Amino acid sequence: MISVEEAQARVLAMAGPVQIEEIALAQSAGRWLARPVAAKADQPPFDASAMDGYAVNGAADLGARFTVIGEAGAGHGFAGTLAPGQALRIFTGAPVPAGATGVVIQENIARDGDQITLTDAERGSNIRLRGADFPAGATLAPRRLRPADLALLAAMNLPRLPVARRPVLAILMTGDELAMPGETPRPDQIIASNGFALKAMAEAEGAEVRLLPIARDSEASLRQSFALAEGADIITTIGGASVGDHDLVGKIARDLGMAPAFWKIAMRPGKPLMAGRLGHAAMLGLPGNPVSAIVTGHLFLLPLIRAMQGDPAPLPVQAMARLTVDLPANGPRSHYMRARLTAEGITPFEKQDSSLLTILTEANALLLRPLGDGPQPAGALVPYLPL
Ligand SMILES: Nc1nc2c(c(=O)[nH]1)N[C@H]1C(S)=C(S)[C@@H](COP(=O)(O)OP(=O)(O)OC[C@H]3O[C@@H](n4cnc5c(N)ncnc54)[C@H](O)[C@@H]3O)O[C@H]1N2
Ligand code: MOO
Repeated sequence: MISVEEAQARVLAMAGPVQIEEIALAQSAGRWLARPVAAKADQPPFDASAMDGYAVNGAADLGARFTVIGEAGAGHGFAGTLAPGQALRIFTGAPVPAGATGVVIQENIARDGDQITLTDAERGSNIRLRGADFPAGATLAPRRLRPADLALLAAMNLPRLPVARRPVLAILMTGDELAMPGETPRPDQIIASNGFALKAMAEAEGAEVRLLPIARDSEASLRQSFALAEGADIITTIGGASVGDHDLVGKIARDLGMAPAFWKIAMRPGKPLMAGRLGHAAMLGLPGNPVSAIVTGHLFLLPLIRAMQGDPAPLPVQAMARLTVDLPANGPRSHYMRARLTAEGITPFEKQDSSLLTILTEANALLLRPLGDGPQPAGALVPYLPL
């Protein structure tokens, strides 16, 4: 058995170089920008008025008087220059004319024909200087694009963006005991569940997911399913990874040429996890127990999906919380305990069997008990992963 950290390093080593495609700005939310991109122009592109009022040439003191010589609105600049003592009616977003020393808000003005008088001194200039947000050539570094990033890229005048291609993930649930939701299971069958969580988790990280038909516990069925997974960047099998007579996934994958990176990790849930290269694809064989598959999905599959899109820090980020209860010593495997995190601290659920989906849906954190960790008293700071 290898450690979780060692297994994660070997999984990430399968990511390969990021593959880049160019897409429309409007389609790029949630995608990974693949290389730095540069602004085409200054933002704002000109000195702009931040207020509705008057651009003036001269000190904006109480009682100061100016002669209004024209008007500028947003999208309607004024071509002339303000001489000393002159003013321009101006609106928010309009270019400030040459010669202006400041903008006086209209609330502080009394107007009489083309004459204005300040009824209060103006303290600020109310001018947004050209390039104050960003200058031409300013770059945005690779990152997963959030809505605010899209606005920034739009302002940079970049209608198309180089992004990481979405990794294609084929999910293959295996087992004679499985029926699909909506089917009537035989008395010895259960409904396949964990693949639906993994599909949603992978899509939320940017993968394009193909949920393949259930593979049965026969060599022929598994071979057929692996053929259907052809072309995927990642093939994730679920179940059949353990040591039982019908756990054939590893055998078939090896027959098909999988170069195993490892099998079995010192963790629970999720011990019988296998990984390796299968042709062009990275293969992850997850254990069948629903919680085991979902927890190993968080720890191995999602980091791989992130790494394939260029995430420089693809592993889940640990945080610390205070235990609300005493915990006994941990055994020889890292334990990822389903837990509830509240303002009072973190509390693991009493039941931790890896078949219990109800507990997993109540959990909002995985409390991490490191391998060989001693007893921990209530109040101790312990690491956890948010769910
Ligand atoms: N003698 C040993 N037996 C087992 C060991 C071991 O070390 N020695 N490890 C146990 C652990 S830990 C796990 S986890 C499981 C993993 O086994 P497999 O990956 O081979 O999974 P299956 O046997 O196919 O299934 C396990 C369990 O999960 C149910 N299952 C499978 N697929 C799905 C699915 N898509 N949706 C919902 N439920 C699923 C399946 O019916 C089984 O109940 O092995 C232990 N045994
Ligand atoms: O380690 Mo298995 O993955 O409990 O349930």
